[in-house]
Amino acid sequence: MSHPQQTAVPELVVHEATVRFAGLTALDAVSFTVAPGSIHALIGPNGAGKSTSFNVLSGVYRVASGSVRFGDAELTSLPPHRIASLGVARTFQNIVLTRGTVADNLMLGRHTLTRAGFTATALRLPSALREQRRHRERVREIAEFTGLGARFDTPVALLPYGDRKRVELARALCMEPKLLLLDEPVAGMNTAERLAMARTVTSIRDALGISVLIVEHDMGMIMRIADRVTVLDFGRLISDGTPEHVRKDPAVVRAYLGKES
Ligand SMILES: Nc1ncnc2c1ncn2[C@@H]1O[C@H](COP(=O)(O)OP(=O)(O)OP(=O)(O)O)[C@@H](O)[C@H]1O
Repeated sequence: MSHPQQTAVPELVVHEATVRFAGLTALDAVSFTVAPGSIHALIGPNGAGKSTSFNVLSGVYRVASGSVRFGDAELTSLPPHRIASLGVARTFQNIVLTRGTVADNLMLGRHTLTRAGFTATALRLPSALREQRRHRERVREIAEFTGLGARFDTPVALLPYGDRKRVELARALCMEPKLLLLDEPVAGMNTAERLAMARTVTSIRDALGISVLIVEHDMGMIMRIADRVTVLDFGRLISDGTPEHVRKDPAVVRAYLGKES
């Protein structure tokens, strides 16, 4: 599967981002750069600031200081829907699916890309129907790509857990993102499901050329698939580099030995 948009994937540059909650510094001047078309992992023990980072990147939390640039755009002052329309899509730790089939849920992911208005679609105007058909074809392609082809018309409520996690991912891909934020994509999965998800994430980078920023506690998976790893602890960046570099970094070993993640 290829990416329909030929526009370049920009760099994501987080510069000295700081987030405070009533006396607690959840992110303390954190800086890192996600290179275009790379798999970049954000790891760290519980409470390190990983979810806070995702919430900053997707516009849910505001920084007290610092900046987040995605190409020419400064994201820190934008609301979530504007950030999404710039090509930043996210999945959630806990599955957020509606009722309906896999196809229905994936079509929701096309929402930001749908040009035909509600009235045109409701009136079944030919242009609106053509656009619907095009979206449905692309959505089917994404379902095949993410291993959900055979489940396309299955109600999500009937899917096993691993497939529901895939629907989350596929729905984010339906937004045709340039940067995909994956929040714990293999949490709760069995070994076979984890391996399959790792292959899917790698193929997203390789086939679509988009950037993937991934928060995940499964260290084995991260070390296998990430091009670069940023490690947070108590809101501070303690290491940043290749998987081999951070694995051997004494600061990382200390952070993980100190507590159970
Ligand atoms: N909305 C909030 N209000 C107050 N404190 C918050 C809020 N969100 C996060 N925090 C605090 O900020 C710190 C960082 O939390 P965060 O959820 O980002 O960590 P995490 O690395 O994602 O942890 P986990 O691996 O457990 O999900 C924690 O001390 C947390 O309690």
